[in-house]
Amino acid sequence: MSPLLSARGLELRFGRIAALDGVDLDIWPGEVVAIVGESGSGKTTLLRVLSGLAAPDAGSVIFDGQDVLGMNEAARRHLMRTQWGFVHQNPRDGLRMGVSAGGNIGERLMATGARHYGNIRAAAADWLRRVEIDPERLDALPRTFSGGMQQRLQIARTLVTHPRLVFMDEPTGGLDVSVQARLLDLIRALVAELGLSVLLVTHDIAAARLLAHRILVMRHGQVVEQGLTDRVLDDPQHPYTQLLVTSVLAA
Ligand SMILES: Nc1ncnc2c1ncn2[C@@H]1O[C@H](COP(=O)(O)OP(=O)(O)OP(=O)(O)O)[C@@H](O)[C@H]1O
Repeated sequence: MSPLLSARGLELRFGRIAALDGVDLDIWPGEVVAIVGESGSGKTTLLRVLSGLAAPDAGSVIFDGQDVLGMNEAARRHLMRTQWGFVHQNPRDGLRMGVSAGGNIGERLMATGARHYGNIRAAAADWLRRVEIDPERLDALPRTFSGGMQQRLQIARTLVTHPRLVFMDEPTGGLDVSVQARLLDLIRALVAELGLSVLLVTHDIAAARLLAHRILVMRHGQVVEQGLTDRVLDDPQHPYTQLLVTSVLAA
């Protein structure tokens, strides 16, 4: 078996700041990898580079044998539609707010070739149910939904096409703690059920513990520690990881 996504030697500078400073990363099929680290450590930049949204100064990104950085925009968009999913922190960035809930889900199915209206509508209703939204709300606009519901709708829209790799950028950020817990449980169940590979960016250590098989700890654009989730969180080796873990425990 080879990694689904493999990055080597990623570097990206913004003036004097090294947002990525020699990052290597592999994600294996069915693996959930969390990238944790304080604000400004380079997490979002790494996600953007891995998904081809930003070009690094150096390094390579290979997805399933394809060179992501050498791809043209059309090929990258095709990957984004068919093999990848993106869950944004703000559901507004991942949903079309002027389109019904069912339309948001159905649209993505249509982008992968589905044409039969009845089947698309039935699949959309089924996915609303799977993300614990009443299918009666199929024709409602997302802006009539709570923040937690919008995020669950974004997840349904993303997962309906069964992507092989899902990028998640702080998927529970900005939500109430009780809403976060419910959403994390839902993400965990769906990821396991569908056998997804996930790259999760978060500064929520509890979310990383619940969802991730493996954790990478970033600081100043470098991966300072990585390993299986329980090992990294229960027996952190790097002083920075120790600080991260103890500051969470003390909070
Ligand atoms: N477009 C940009 N122009 C200039 N500097 C940038 C740009 N994008 C990121 N940076 C800088 O690169 C560094 C890494 O930023 P990045 O957003 O990747 O961190 P992060 O770990 O995701 O932080 P947060 O958790 O706050 O989102 C920071 O110092 C940031 O200021």
